[in-house]
Amino acid sequence: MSAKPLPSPRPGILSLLSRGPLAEHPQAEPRRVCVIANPAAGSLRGRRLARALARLEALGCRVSVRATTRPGDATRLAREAAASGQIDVVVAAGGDGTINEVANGLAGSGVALGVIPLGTANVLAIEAGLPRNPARAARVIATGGERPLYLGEVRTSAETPLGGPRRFVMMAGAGFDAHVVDKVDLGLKRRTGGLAYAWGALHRAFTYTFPPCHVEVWGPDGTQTSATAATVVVCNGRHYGGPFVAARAADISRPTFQVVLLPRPGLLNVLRYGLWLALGRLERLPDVRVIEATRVRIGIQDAEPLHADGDTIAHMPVEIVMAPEPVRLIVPRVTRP
Ligand SMILES: Nc1ncnc2c1ncn2[C@@H]1O[C@H](COP(=O)(O)OP(=O)(O)OP(=O)(O)O)[C@@H](O)[C@H]1O
Repeated sequence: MSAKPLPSPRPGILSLLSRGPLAEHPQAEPRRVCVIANPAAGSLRGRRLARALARLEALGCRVSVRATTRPGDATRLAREAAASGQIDVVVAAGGDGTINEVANGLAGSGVALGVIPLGTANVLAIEAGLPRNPARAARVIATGGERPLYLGEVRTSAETPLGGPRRFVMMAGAGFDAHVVDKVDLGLKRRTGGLAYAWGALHRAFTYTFPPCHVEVWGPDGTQTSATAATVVVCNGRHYGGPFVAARAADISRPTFQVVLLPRPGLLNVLRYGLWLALGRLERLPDVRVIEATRVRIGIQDAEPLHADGDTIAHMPVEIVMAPEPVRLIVPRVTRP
């Protein structure tokens, strides 16, 4: 998680969030839902959140709301909600960073995870086919089915800011990728969304030379592969940075990763990889390797960052494995003909 302060939340949202538990509706076995809202998330607006909360209540859910006050808060709030024994679904209202923190708080609890996508990129929402419209997202939370969401688990020699191993939902990245995330201008991200990353990538490609990542990858059958790369992305899901598909074979409901290795550094290669990613053809480039894995070890120079779901969460060296138990992700029900 980035230690950098984010721009202040917009006024008005906190007053909406601080009103505590909402009115309860007596219904047969209503879902008991705790919504954890990040007022600093990219597209969280009081109006949009209020629409989702009203729809949850209208659908008979018993809803309570908690607002985060700083990075890391969503993990604590999710852990408390799960431990209370009074909650069936904890909902992350925010972007992928908020989902990451909530999923970290829920891991191993058996309490389900819901999502109201109110972030900038909303990669998990795209991956799992969750509606971006807040009222429709609320309907999924109230009436949806579920699928397993396996989490990656990052092990380092140092304590992570949240204590214990830190888990990730969609991806973890090292090398060039992690530097871009680490140095992204959060004010620019608030104003321009994903363009802040594109700008950051160009800027970093011009101005910095990176030490290569030394990677060891263990496949599901125990096969070990060693490689060196400028960028390593450990994909738990298919999508990367929004709607772009980085690893077609990745599946959040399977306990394996697809490790994408981009070997070459430099501006021209950043442009080449970026273009092919945008075209959905990154894996077709002859120098790009994609390896299925259950365990990954990455070493660069000490203190090089690792990002997970868009926030810097640890520094090298790291080992990445699958967390033992999946989280129960609430998703739209599949209607069969
Ligand atoms: N009250 C708060 N004030 C400042 N930062 C917060 C607060 N609560 C959470 N955060 C941090 O805000 C960061 C960004 O949140 P999040 O990722 O949900 O939104 P986003 O960046 O707009 O969306 P996405 O990741 O989908 O692009 C997270 O790293 C989280 O730790």
